[in-house]
Amino acid sequence: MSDTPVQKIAVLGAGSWGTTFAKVMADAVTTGSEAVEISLWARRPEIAEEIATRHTNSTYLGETVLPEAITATSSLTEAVEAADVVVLAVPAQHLRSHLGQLADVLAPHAVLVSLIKGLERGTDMRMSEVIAAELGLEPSRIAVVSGPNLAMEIAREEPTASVVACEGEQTAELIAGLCNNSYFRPYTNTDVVGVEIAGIVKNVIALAVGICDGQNLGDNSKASVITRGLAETTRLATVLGGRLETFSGLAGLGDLVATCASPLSRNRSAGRLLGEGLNTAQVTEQLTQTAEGMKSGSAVLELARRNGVEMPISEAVVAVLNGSLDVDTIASLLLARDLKAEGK
Ligand SMILES: NC(=O)C1=CN([C@@H]2O[C@H](COP(=O)(O)OP(=O)(O)OC[C@H]3O[C@@H](n4cnc5c(N)ncnc54)[C@H](O)[C@@H]3O)[C@@H](O)[C@H]2O)C=CC1
Ligand SMILES: O=C(CO)COP(=O)(O)O
Repeated sequence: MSDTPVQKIAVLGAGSWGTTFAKVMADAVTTGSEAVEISLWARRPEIAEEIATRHTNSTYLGETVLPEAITATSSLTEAVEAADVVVLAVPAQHLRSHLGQLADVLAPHAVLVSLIKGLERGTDMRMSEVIAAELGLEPSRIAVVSGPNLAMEIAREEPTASVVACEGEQTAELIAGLCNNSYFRPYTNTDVVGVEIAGIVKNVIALAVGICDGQNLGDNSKASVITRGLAETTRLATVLGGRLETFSGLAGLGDLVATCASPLSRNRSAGRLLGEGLNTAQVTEQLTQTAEGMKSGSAVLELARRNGVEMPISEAVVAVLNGSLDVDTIASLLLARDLKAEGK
């Protein structure tokens, strides 16, 4: 990272979170003395056009008016050229192919920030690992942002907190400074593994809670799934090097509670449809936005198996997703394990 102030930020992905986070940063940086351009890349030219001309992205954010500091383009090269910070908000399974297009245009000092809560299928890699592998960047130039951050609420400027994690503390502080505004409060953390695993697995647990909804199970069942879900997430993360305390924080418990409780969650909504008896193809057809747990679930299980970690709730969800488990039997299976002490 260079010492000169940030002048341009690129955000790749103009879906609900990419657009909202662009607004969060615009509302953070326009209060400072230096003008910062936020260049938002939309895959669909008509969305770039609407953002550029009307300052709205009605497909994802209704009538929310976006700040003037946000420009939009459907050219990835144009968005990334000369950017000091590149924020990634595309679906996890498509990140690698987008990164391939960045290599030639990325500024030599640029910092990459992942907002993505998914694991790559086939490699079981976290997004920070995919970025490092594709672009050859050292960890101090890769940050992740994760927390209880339902995009629609933040677009309405309802206050929330979040975590910016990077192995390099200075980078985490830089990115936190770029998104710190009156309704978005970032905390810094150096536990990238823990923060990423928390965000990835909570989507699978939210699918499980949605399945409970679809099966008309009540709050005791859902609280039990959330609590044991947090336990299995923590087991996986700590085996991979993540820190225990991350899981009582915003990226851990905070995000799990927000997602599992909210009707805005795409993962919980997808889970509800599965619980009502739709199969994966039928649910996918109904979704208009990304529900990362639907794709990341099997990768989470593979990662867990390779590392000798038991994840019974994720296992049940993946069995429903791949059609090997009848959803009507899930109630008995979600929490079914040998009797043991709670802390294990
Ligand atoms: N929406 C939310 O409340 C939050 C989302 N996230 C995470 O942010 C990431 C992005 O999610 P959202 O913006 O919500 O998703 P979304 O479905 O609203 O938007 C995804 C965006 O990626 C674009 N995209 C680019 N290449 C694509 C391709 N090859 N295939 C499909 N879409 C492609 C889409 O056009 C779309 O603009 C996900 O990993 C999600 O888990 C994290 C926190 C909050
Ligand atoms: O990550 C989120 C909230 O923090 C959004 O969850 P969904 O992707 O399930 O909508």
